[in-house]
Formats: sequence, C-alpha cells, structure tokens
Amino acid sequence: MVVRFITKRFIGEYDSQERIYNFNTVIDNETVNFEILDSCGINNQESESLINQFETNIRWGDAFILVYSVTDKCSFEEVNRLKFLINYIKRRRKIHKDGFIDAPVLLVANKIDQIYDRMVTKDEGKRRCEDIGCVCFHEITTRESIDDAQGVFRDVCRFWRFFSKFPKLKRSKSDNIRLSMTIHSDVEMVLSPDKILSIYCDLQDDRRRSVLLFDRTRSQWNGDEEEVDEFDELEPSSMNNNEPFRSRAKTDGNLMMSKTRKWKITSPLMSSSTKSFSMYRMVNRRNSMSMRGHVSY
Ligand SMILES: Nc1nc2c(ncn2[C@@H]2O[C@H](COP(=O)(O)OP(=O)(O)OP(=O)(O)O)[C@@H](O)[C@H]2O)c(=O)[nH]1
Repeated sequence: MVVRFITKRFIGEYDSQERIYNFNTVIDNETVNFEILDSCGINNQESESLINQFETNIRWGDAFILVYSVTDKCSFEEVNRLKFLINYIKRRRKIHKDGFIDAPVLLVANKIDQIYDRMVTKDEGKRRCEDIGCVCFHEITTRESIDDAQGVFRDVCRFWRFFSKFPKLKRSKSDNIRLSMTIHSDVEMVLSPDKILSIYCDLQDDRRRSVLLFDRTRSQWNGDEEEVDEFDELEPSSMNNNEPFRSRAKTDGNLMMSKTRKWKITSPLMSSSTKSFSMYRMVNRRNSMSMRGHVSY
C-alpha cells in the first residue's frame, strides 16, 4: 500500500524488512512531507528489546494506519490489540499543560479484489472501526487501484493536520468512541475526512468555533474538567509489571499493569549519532505509519 501510494506501482512481493519512506506530495493544496514507517508487527515470542522497539515506534508515530486483509481473520483480530497499544502509549504524550493528544488511527481493509476468499465483511470492518475508535474506515484493493491507496494517505493527512492543530482532544473512558465536534452550543456532527477538511480550512482564520471532543456520548468539551487517566483506574496493585508490555495488553481490552509508565519521545529508528535522512532507511523493527510536518513538540 505504501509503495503503491509513493510510486503508483503495485509490486507483488517485498522483502520483509522494515523501512521508512520519505515522500513529499501535495494534499489539499498543501505540501506534506510523509515519513512512513512500514511495519510488520511482532508476535508474543519476540524478545523484550524488540518489543521495546515496537513501543518506541508507536511513540514516534503521529498518525497510524492499521491494515488488515479481508481474507485473513487473524489480521482483523490483531487490529484490536494494536489499537489498544496505540491508545495506551499515545495518551502518555502530554503536550500541553492540561491536554493530551490522541493520534489519529485509520482502519484499512485490504485485498477486496479477492472476492471469493473474503472472510471479513465490510459491515464487520465498519463496526470494528467504531468499536475500537478509529477515525475512519477504508476498504481498498492495493492491487487493482491506485486511488484507493492515495485515498488512505489523503485522509490520514487530513486527520493528522486537524489533530495537530487542535491538540486539546478529549476521549471517553470507553474505547467505543467517535470523533465528533460541537459547534457553538448544540450543533453536533460526526467528523468525516471531508468534513475535517472543510473545518480545517474554515478554522485557519477563525478559532472561535473550535470546541472539540472525542467522546461517544458527545457531551461538550469542558476546559475545566479534570483529565481522568483510565489506565490508572485499571491498575491492580498486585500485578507483575515485569512481564513484557505487549503480552500484558490483552485483546479483551484489559491491560495488566501496576505502575504508571513515563514515556520519553525519541525517534525510533535513529540513534542520536545517526540522524541523517536517506530516501528510505532500513531498520530492524517496524511498527507504525507516521508523518512529520509542521508541528513541533
Ligand atoms: N490480491 C491482492 N493481493 C495483495 C494486495 N495487497 C497486497 N497483496 C499481496 O499480499 C501479500 C503481502 O503483501 P505485503 O505488502 O508484503 O503485506 P505486509 O502486510 O507488508 O506483509 P508482511 O511483510 O508480512 O508484514 C503480497 O503477496 C502482496 O502481493 C491486494 O490488494 N490484493
């Protein structure tokens, strides 16, 4: 999907090494410099250091695309756990005195050209998107369509721009969230990528309407309300915190932990001594899609 987006070509087989692709393009009349970390995920048997690298990768990403194959039910189930990990790790990024940022996560179902091998329906995909709180859902065929892949990256860019502009997002304590917006008093809407774009353009010059929330119940954002950390509430005192993080993140939505973790954001793929960029960079582990742009932390 990444290669299709960047080169417009579909190449049947790739090696399984992780890469960062740098790619400049124009989306909605603005230049964007994508840094896309193409990942393969990890399994529970991986070593602690690889798991740590995986977590570092998530911390590094500003936006995420979770891709499953409609012909592979396991990949469909895996998105739950990945989304849970992203929620956990990204919510620790306190970028304002009283606000947390949630990185946009898109859900993408690939290989819809394989109609006879389909195991996951479109409705199941849409439902999953809502259930785990992804910002939007795409069904695509990378093999048959250039537009499909471009549409995914266009939308991730739209959401990322929007999120980076309005960091004060608030999430419900449940994972069943929808991104919605309250304009003035009681006009509410669920935000689609197109809607995001028009609001983003509108608000470039006019911040007065920027009341934003991230909540299934769609109650209005209240700036004075205290941020509650759902993970602290989940904290059982007797849990063993030495177990690798990923294996403690269960697909049923529970996280077994005993101690609040503090994150330090560093680039996952570069040590401080190797900060030069190449067209793409080979890396040992891979995880997430990320873009770097105008925002700085
Ligand atoms: N029919 C079909 N096959 C596809 C499509 N997209 C990718 N594939 C094939 O699916 C296989 C896996 O594609 P990859 O791009 O390697 O997928 P990946 O998720 O990066 O896989 P890992 O390297 O195992 O992480 C390859 O054989 C691709 O040719 C699609 O849209 N339709």
